[in-house]
Amino acid sequence: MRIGVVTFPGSLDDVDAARAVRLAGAEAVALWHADHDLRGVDAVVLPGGFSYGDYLRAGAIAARAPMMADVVDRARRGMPVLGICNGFQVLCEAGLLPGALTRNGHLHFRNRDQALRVERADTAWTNAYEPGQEVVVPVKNGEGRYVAAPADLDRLEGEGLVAVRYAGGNPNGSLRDIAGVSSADGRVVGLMPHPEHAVEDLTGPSTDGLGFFTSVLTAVVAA
Ligand SMILES: NC(=O)CC[C@H](N)C(=O)O
Repeated sequence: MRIGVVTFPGSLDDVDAARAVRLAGAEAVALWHADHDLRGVDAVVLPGGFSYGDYLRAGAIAARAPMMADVVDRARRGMPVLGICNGFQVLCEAGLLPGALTRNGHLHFRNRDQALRVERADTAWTNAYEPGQEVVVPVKNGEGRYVAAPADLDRLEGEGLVAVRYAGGNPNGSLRDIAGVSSADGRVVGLMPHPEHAVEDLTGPSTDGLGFFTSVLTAVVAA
């Protein structure tokens, strides 16, 4: 299994994402934002960070990188894509996921270990969990407040597209405590928390995040 990790100018967590991919038992393949070559990967992770310095809006410029044209095309044909934090912002800006990430309601950058509840456990990136399972992974962002029109929020809830929800407190004012959403087919998932920072006892608050990366191994095999 080969999982690509895209690096944009300003990406911060691409190396940790690659490490999480390897710990999950897959090969991590470095992908460059300016290329069009997906190098035969089976899935893609868009990592956290500050792509293009968050200018215009976080993820807005990265969403228009040459590599994203290929990621969007393959995602629309079923390739699993996980967007983590800045990667989630890129996915929303690229139109692969609904809604938008806006400035945290309190206008501060928030960095803490965060309890989450896995709401949908049948996506390509969450099937290693049980529905309703609670995990703890770091959250760290300045534009993490998830928003969408009320009708869209109702649709997300009604169609089970809220993948992960904040539990035990909302770090940024996200509407309905939404921490992550899924595409209708469950193949594209974006979340603001950082599971790649919770894959080893030595370096994280837990190993709860590893399941996001092991999940995709079964999703691709099953496809
Ligand atoms: N940790 C991150 O990926 C941060 C994402 C984005 N730069 C923000 O501050 O919201």
